[in-house]
Amino acid sequence: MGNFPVITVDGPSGSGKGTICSLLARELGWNLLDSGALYRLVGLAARHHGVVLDDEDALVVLAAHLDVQFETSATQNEVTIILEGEEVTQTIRTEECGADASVIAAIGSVREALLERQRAFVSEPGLIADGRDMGTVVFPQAPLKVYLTASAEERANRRYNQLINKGVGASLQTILADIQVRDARDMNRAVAPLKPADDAITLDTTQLSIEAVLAAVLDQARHKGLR
Ligand SMILES: Nc1ncnc2c1ncn2[C@@H]1O[C@H](COP(=O)(O)OP(=O)(O)O)[C@@H](O)[C@H]1O
Ligand SMILES: Nc1ccn([C@H]2C[C@H](O)[C@@H](COP(=O)(O)OP(=O)(O)O)O2)c(=O)n1
Repeated sequence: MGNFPVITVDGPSGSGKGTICSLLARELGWNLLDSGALYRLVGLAARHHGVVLDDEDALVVLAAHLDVQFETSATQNEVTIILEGEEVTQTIRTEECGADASVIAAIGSVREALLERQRAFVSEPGLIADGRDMGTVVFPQAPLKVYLTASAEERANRRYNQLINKGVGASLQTILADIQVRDARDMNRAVAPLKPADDAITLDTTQLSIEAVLAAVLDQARHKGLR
C-alpha cells in the first residue's frame, strides 16, 4: 500500500456511497475506488464467458485476470469502464448485475483475488474507497472511515427514483424486496461481511440531504487533518 491517506465509505445499497464518494473525490482532488464495480465486472465477465455463479474456480480465474480499465476524464470526474475492450459503464449498473455481484462477493477466494488490485488504487494525493469492507478488510489503517446507512424503505425509494429518472420501469415493492435480500446476504456472509469498522463514524442518511452528508464527512476529514 502506498503511503497516501485513504477515506473509506462503506454501507448497504442505496445509502449514498457512490454519490458521496464521487463528490468527495472531486472536492478533495483525490482518486476514487468503486470496489462494487469490480464485483459487478466479475459477474459480467462470467456471463460473457458462460461461467455459472457457483463455479468458484472459474470465477477466481476471471477475478484474477479481469481485463478492465477505469478511465477518468480530466475535467468531468466521470469514469468510463472498459471490460475486455468493451465499454460497460452503464451495463454493470443494472439491478441484475448488482444481485450477481452480491452472490459472487460471498466467495472468499474471489475476494482474495481482488484484494491487491483494490490496494493498488492507493496513489497520490489520496484515495476515496467505496464498498462494503473498505474499512474492515481492505484498508484497515485508513485514517477516516465512514459507514453510511439509511432505512431500507428510503433506500428503495432512492433506487426507484433513480430508475424512473433513467426511463427504466420499476416496481417499488420488488426493489425493496431485492434490497432486503442483498442486505441479508452482504451482512451475513462468512467472509468480510458488511458492518461498520470499530473505528468508523456512522451516518444515518435517511433524513439527511446529500449536501448535509458531504458536509459531515468533510468536517471529519478536516478534524483528521486530511484537508
Ligand atoms: N442523502 C441522500 N438523500 C437523498 N437521496 C440520496 C442521498 N444520497 C444518495 N441519494 C440518491 O440515492 C440514489 C442511490 O445513491 P448511490 O450513491 O448510488 O448509493 P450507493 O452507492 O450506496 O448504492 C441516487 O439516486 C442518489 O442521488
Ligand atoms: N467492497 C465490496 C463492494 C461490493 N460488494 C458486493 C456486495 C454488493 O451487494 C455488490 C454490489 O456493490 P455496489 O456497491 O456496486 O452496489 P450498490 O451501488 O451499493 O447497490 O457487490 C462487496 O461485497 N464488497
